[in-house]
Amino acid sequence: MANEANTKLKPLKQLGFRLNLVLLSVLSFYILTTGYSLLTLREQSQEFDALSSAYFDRAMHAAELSREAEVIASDTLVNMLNQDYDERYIQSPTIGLPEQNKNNASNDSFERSFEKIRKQLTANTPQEQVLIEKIDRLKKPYFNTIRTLNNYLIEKRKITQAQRNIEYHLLNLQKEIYLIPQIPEHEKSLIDELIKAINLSVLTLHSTTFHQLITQMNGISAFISNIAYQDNLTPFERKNIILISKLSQQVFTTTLKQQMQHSATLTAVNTTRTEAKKLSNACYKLYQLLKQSTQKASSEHKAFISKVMLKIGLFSIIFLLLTGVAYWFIHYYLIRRLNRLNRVMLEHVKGVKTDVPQSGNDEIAMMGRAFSIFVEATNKAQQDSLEAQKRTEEANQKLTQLNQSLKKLSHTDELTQMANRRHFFHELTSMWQLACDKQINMSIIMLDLDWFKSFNDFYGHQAGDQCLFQVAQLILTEVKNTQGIAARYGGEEFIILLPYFDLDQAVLFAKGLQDKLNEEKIKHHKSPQKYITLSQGVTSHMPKEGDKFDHLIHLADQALYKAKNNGRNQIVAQDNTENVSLRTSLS
Ligand SMILES: Nc1nc2c(ncn2[C@@H]2O[C@H](COP(=O)(O)OP(=O)(O)OP(=O)(O)O)[C@@H](O)[C@H]2O)c(=O)[nH]1
Repeated sequence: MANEANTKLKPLKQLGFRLNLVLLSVLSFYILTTGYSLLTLREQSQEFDALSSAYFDRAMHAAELSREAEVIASDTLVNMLNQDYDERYIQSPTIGLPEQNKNNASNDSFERSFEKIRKQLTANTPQEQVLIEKIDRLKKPYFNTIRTLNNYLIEKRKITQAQRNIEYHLLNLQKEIYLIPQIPEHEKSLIDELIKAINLSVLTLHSTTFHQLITQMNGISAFISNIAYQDNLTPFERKNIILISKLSQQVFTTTLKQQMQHSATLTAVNTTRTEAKKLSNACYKLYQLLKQSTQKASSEHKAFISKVMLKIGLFSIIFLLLTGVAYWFIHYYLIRRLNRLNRVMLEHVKGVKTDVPQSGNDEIAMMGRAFSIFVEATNKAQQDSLEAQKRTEEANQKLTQLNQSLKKLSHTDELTQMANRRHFFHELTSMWQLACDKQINMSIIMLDLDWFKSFNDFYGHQAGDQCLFQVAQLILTEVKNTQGIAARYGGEEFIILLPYFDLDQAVLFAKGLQDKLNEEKIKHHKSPQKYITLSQGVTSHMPKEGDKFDHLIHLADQALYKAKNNGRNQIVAQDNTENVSLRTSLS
């Protein structure tokens, strides 16, 4: 049970499971760390995007400044062109002066808009500081020129307004002249001259060059002179001539003023354009600088992110590869081999002799070798134990045999190989008790070789021994078929116990024995019969409880004694009353 408990480990206690758990923990920690790194990188990237956006905004503000400078200049020019358009195509004298306020308001709005964007720009580098200072330096003259230009445009508009008033008066005068009902024939040429002078004055108002102005003014003067020096002028005509003359003077001064103002305005426009270009260039340079630093920072950040991502990717691949190699190594070199060693150990425990893995020089190989030595020692011990067991069994067997032979020896007479006297009495004791219990006849025959001393003397002691053995074998052969026992009683004397034999049967048995001996014809030169003979004392008794077998032996001994005394070679039977009932002589 204990072995089974040890062999069936719970998953949590298995080394492989634990190692997998450790590797899984390492892998999870790595994933968490990498995830956290990527998250941090993403946050940094987002922060940088915000920063980059701020940079970009600054660049855009710089661009806006540049654009604003250009737009303001353009708008100013548009204003001027609009004004020219009004002057050329809108002849209404009702266009008034509120335009001045409109232009100033527009100018202030431009400046405010520019300043608003400018304030959003702060310098982060000395280079940027230089450019921003330059912008600040340039913006003042720029807006001053804008203001000057606006003032010129306002002034020009005023002059234009004056020109339109003059033109209006001239055209009214022309209308009045055309409305004169009946012009006398001699005055028609005069009226024509007046009309021409008026038309030329109106035309002069639109002259664009000084030369054109002078030429046209000379023409007007010529017309007026032609009319003024005529004698027959009516008061109406004189009044109109004076009026035309006055208006033509106004035409000259106003148009001259207009041309000069126009020239100043053009100069101001050029100055504005120049200042606008300077400011715009400075703003554009700042824009390019900011854009470059934004792009540079952005590309550097992107490169940094890519580099970090690449490093994380490479690190991840290397880490995963190393983890895989570590897993394989642990599994192949540790778990697999430990499992195999464990399996082999279990098989050995179950008695299956499989080869113990011992290859390598590491701890597991040493464990394998140690286990192999242990297995060899165990096998040797088992073998020794088996051999010892075998030897013990053999020794036991021998001991048993020895005991048996000792027992046999202790029971057997060495010379005759028949039961000895001690064994005979042991057997007699148990048989006697049985005979007492079951009322069985017990007969005893005591036998003694006749004239044996003289046999020894004549044939030698060795021959005497041989003779004793021969007679003993004969007795044993005869007793074998009975349930009795024969023993050497001492010297040349034997005793036979015959259970179930009554006296007659015992005598008969003794007679048969005597016959067999006679048939043997063992020579005895010193015996009267010339052969070995036996004297036998036979007795029999059915014992009762309390009877002793000693008495029966004593009776048999008495009977034998009597047989000897009666001449030997005979059987004497005697019952337990000690009366001799039979004597048999076989001489
Ligand atoms: N060879 C041999 N002789 C034995 C042995 N035991 C006893 N004897 C001899 O047996 C003889 C017995 O002699 P005795 O008692 O005088 O008897 P006997 O000569 O047979 O005369 P009876 O018995 O009267 O006829 C002795 O000489 C013993 O030495 C034995 O084991 N071997």
